[in-house]
Amino acid sequence: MIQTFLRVKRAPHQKEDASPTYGFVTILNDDEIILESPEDSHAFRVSKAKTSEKTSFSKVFSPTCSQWDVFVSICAPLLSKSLFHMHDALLFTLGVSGAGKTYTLFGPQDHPGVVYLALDALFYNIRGREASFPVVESLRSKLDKCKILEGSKYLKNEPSFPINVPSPDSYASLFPEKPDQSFQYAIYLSFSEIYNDRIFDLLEKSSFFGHRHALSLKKSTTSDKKSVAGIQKVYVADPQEAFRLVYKVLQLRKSTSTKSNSVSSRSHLVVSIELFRLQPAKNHIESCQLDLVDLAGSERTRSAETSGLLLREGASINKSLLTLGQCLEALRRKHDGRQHIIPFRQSKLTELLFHSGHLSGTARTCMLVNIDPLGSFDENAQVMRYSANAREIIPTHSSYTENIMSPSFLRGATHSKSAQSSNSETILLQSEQLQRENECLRQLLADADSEMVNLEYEIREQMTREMEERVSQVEQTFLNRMLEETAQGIEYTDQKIEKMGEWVRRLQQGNKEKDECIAHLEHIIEALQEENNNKETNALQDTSNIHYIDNNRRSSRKLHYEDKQAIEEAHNLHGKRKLWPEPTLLQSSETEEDEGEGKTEIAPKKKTPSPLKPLSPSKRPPITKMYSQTADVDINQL
Ligand SMILES: Nc1ncnc2c1ncn2[C@@H]1O[C@H](COP(=O)(O)OP(=O)(O)OP(=O)(O)O)[C@@H](O)[C@H]1O
Repeated sequence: MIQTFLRVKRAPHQKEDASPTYGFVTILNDDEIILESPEDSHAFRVSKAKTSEKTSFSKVFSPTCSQWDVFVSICAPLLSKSLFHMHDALLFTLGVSGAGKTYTLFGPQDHPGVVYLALDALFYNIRGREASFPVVESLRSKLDKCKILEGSKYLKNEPSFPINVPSPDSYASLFPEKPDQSFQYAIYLSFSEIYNDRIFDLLEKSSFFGHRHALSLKKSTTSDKKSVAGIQKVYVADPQEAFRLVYKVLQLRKSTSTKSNSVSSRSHLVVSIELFRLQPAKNHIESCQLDLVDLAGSERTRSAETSGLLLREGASINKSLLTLGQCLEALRRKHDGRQHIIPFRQSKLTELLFHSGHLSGTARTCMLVNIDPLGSFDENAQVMRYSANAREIIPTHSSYTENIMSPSFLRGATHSKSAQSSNSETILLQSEQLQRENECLRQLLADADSEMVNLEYEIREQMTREMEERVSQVEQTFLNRMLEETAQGIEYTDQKIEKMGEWVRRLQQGNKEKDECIAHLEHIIEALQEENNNKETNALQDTSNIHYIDNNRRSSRKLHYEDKQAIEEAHNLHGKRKLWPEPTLLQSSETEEDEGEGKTEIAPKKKTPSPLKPLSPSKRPPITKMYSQTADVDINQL
């Protein structure tokens, strides 16, 4: 039978009172407890009354029990009976998240847990018979080819890890039997982590991006068992080395903070302590293995308040624990004489436990159930039901138990009994058995019903929460995008305004220059007109010199024709803006300088003073050039 133990978690600041009731748990005696459903539990709501379930165990540890008490009752017998007789053994912890599984197996330095105590006890027992690393490796390497590390080298830079271990006297009374002194002994440790249904080596360094290789199970060369292929093993020479290694590995394990537990394990951890027994002179070596498994706690999404990656981890943990429960149930039914397929391949955890020969019956197996009396009743009660399944499993590690539990044996027993007893007695026995079976089935049905309701409720809640999260995410994304677009629009408009301002400034500057130029030209034209008028008046008076007037008119016409051309050119360049009237051609003109053609002798005329002296056409700068200096603003750009 798989031995099942129960440890009731000690509440913080709990007083050592005599009351046997802790939360919803009442400890009846050393091996029995009663769970009473509180009013806020789902079980109470379903049955509309207080329900109580009585469960029995191999031993119940009350909250006042110490780590040493747990070690003495569970692990010490495994060590003395199994390890020193070279039998494999398994101890696994089961319970809801935060119930105290990791505390029991590892514990703090001042209250070390089962793993540290087991290592200390092993070293105590093999003291003086330890095989050195090269000696044990020369023989061990023939058994398997896995990667081996030497503890002293691997832990070179690790600090010491002092823990509060018991005195040697405590071990002396606990292990009166000594291991065979004709052998030398060596201890190797390996650590596998089952995370999201994949097996990893905790000693493997992850890559720069945190990537690790998932390992597979491979059949051992020396036995039918399967082991984790490629897992690294560390030779530890003394207890301190072993403690430092375990402590280092615990830091590498995946854990996080949830509502249920501030340091919640997100993976199942298997600590494998391999003990080698060797006789170098005879070239003989053999080994056995103690696996201490800290299962991650089952958790309800609602109480753990997990989401995203944590939710996925939690689902994977729950799935593997559910498969474990189904395997235990199938094993129990198998031993009842009813054939059942054991679904151990459905999760890596059960595959590892079954293939390593533990649950399939070749190893001694202990299960420690941790319960939190102040936690959720429904969750803890569910774990209790699992453990009840395990209690009824009798591993087939000897031919005797195998025969006892085989259906043929049961049938034979019934026949021989019926031969001796009366028919009515047989019928009575059979009906009693049927009634028990019926009761059991009813219970299972009720459990399944309640679990289904719970699951539906959880799934609905989870879906609602995820939907709300999605909607708020979409809202946030939309809002962010809107804000971004508004900011971009404002920036674009600012740039546009700035550019337009620049254009306006440049345009104003250009207009000013043009106006000045036009004023200058108007001035010249005015001066010329006036001069010509004067000349014409004078010439008309002097009728004797008509020829002279004709010549002057011609030269004046030429001059005005050039000016008009320049002004038209300016007009064409800068649109149809007309700031002055078209210059009219002068009827007659008289130049001051003798540039006109057909120049003749003229009598000196009375000059009209001119405010501005116009330049001769050859000396005047071309007007287009003057305009082009101011006309660098393209009005069409606006
Ligand atoms: N017997 C005990 N005495 C004192 N403290 C305890 C005891 N059991 C548990 N605790 C405390 O309860 C807290 C949760 O315990 P622990 O981490 O061992 O839970 P767990 O079952 O391993 O949870 P998970 O499955 O989430 O990893 C820890 O702070 C631990 O110190």
